[in-house]
Amino acid sequence: MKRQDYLNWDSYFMGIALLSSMRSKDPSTSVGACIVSDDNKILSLGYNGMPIGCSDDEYPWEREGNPLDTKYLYVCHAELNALLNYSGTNMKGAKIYTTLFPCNECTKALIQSGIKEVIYMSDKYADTDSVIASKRMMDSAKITYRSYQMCNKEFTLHL
Ligand SMILES: O=c1ccn([C@H]2C[C@H](O)[C@@H](COP(=O)(O)O)O2)c(=O)[nH]1
Ligand SMILES: [Zn+2]
Repeated sequence: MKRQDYLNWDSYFMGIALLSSMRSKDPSTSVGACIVSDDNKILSLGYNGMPIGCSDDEYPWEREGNPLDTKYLYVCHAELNALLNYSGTNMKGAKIYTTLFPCNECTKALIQSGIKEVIYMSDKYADTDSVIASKRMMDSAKITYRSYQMCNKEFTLHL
């Protein structure tokens, strides 16, 4: 008889998004993203990090201060990295598993790339204008979003 406690698809892909987030150098919020085709093939992965050529050690990771001395003007978001890391030609109908609800900028890129579903783990910035705008755009673009429902396997996430 086959094993009964195998990972379901959602836990498998969110687990890979979580593992990807562990590559991030961001000391406060590590984000990972996994883009999956409608037939459950992994298309691409990403995490939040500095752009290629911009050293993790030289660019700032601060959250506050002069904007030029904070991470926000430089860091490339996990979802955008996952889109940019894709080497294929067709993302239409794909879904994205992400450990953090996408910001408005990532959402624009997801819409334009043909992503149709967002499965997220944390929505800790739900009250921000950015995430409110993301949901408005997803609703208009008919992208569905749903919260990942944890299975009984153990995941450790520092959000
Ligand atoms: O859609 C998103 C939104 C944010 N991120 C990244 C960008 C930053 O590295 C962190 C957020 O840092 P805070 O200290 O929590 O403000 O998350 C992302 O990858 N995708
Ligand atoms: Zn973003």
